[in-house]
Amino acid sequence: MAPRFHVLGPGGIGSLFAFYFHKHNIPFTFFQRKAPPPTPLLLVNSKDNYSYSDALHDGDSNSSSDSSDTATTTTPTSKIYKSYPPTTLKYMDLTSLSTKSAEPQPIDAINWEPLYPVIDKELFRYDPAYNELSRSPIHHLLVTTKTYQTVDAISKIRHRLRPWSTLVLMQNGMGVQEEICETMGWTDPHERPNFVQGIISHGAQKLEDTIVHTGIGSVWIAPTAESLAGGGEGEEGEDDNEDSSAPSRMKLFRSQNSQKMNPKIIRPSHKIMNTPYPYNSPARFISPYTNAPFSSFYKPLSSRKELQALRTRSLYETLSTLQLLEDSMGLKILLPENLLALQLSKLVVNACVNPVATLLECTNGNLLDPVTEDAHQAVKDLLKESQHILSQSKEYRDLGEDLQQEHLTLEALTNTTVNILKATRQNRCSTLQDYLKGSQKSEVEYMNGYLIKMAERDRAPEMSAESVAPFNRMVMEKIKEKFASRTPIE
Ligand SMILES: CC(C)(CO)[C@@H](O)C(=O)[O-]
Repeated sequence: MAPRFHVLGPGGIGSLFAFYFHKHNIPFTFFQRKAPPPTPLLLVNSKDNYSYSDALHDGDSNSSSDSSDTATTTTPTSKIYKSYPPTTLKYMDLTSLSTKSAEPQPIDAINWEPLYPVIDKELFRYDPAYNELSRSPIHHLLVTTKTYQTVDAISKIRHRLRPWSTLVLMQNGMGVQEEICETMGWTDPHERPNFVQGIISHGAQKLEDTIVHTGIGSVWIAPTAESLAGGGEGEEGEDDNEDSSAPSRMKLFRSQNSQKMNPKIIRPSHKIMNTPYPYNSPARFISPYTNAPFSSFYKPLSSRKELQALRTRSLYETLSTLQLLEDSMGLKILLPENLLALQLSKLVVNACVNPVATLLECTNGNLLDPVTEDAHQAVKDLLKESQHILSQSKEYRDLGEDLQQEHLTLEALTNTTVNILKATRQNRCSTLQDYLKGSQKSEVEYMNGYLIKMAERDRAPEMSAESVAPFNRMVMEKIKEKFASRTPIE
């Protein structure tokens, strides 16, 4: 039986994963922001000592005939939910509109858990879900939220994460991991979860209760170098028969032909796989934004060796389970440096395409039209500046010449951008989609903003921070203005 994944971000991409998890019998749980919060139970009739069983009883007279209402209605005072918390729920129909199947594929028995606005023991004291589900550790977390929502969303489940949890970040742009670690106070590399980074080129949109697979693509994932190296330290004694100074999580990737793209994942030693996750360490309540290290709210493990074994087990389980999606989702596991090269290349494509297409409110294909000469020039200027920023960075130098030449020269980046624009000719880029949906925030700070931060960090000593990356800065500011003046669509 595959281990359970929790999915944070039930939009198009999160739901697409859910579709494939379901198909491959991988158990998963969705977090639902709009899950019925227990707050109404405290508000209804202003009764003192209002209890959960009162609520169930009241629910008999007020209950909705449509049980799916329980997942979507949040009006605090008007309804009482009879079946809260549901253990099974037909949450949505996921439809693959690819050539393979046009039949709706209903997923019932979806397991979901509420993502509460605030983790507050008092507020949720009548909520059984808080006590049972909402305190149990999460070992494998797939994060598909928008970049700018991530820290807030993670802070709501922070008390359920452990230093041996594995977080898979499947998002546009870069910089979220750093932001998470900083905000959560995970400063010690031994005291933070494993991170796996991912890039996805599938297109998926959630429309009402249907997921439309708008473009068949691929998924590339890799653990970060740090997670693979175990916080930069050897993991003594994980495997008695091996050189004790070697970071043995690296051995997960040891393959006979040392293939760099899609290397085989190797099962760790029996001893590691048999190390039980300490289920008996429920989280104590903590305020979501307290910068407390892990050890202040869960019982620290008796030894670092034990902790490292758990981290290795969790990373292996995450990677080997996601590898089940190899054929259906075109998922490939890469070594960290190979993924980093792809991430940097995608970062530049996003930084050049998304702001320009959004400012002009045009499809990706329009950026290739000869009529949009200004747009061509803007994309070219951004490409040139972004490539220069990369070429001055530590990340670029660490990659080695092969990967630099293959992915990150101006020529390679221009070709990649043009190919993507051709392949997604009809599409509106994700930033424009966010804008058209009425969002007042964009991911531009994780695209152009990330490049600007790199440029500031790696600038020549005689240059001022404000003077670097002028094109990226200009489009980022224009996008921020455009979004800020947006009236949200109800
Ligand atoms: C590559 C890309 C620009 C295609 O639309 C996509 O990453 C997006 O929309 O953000």
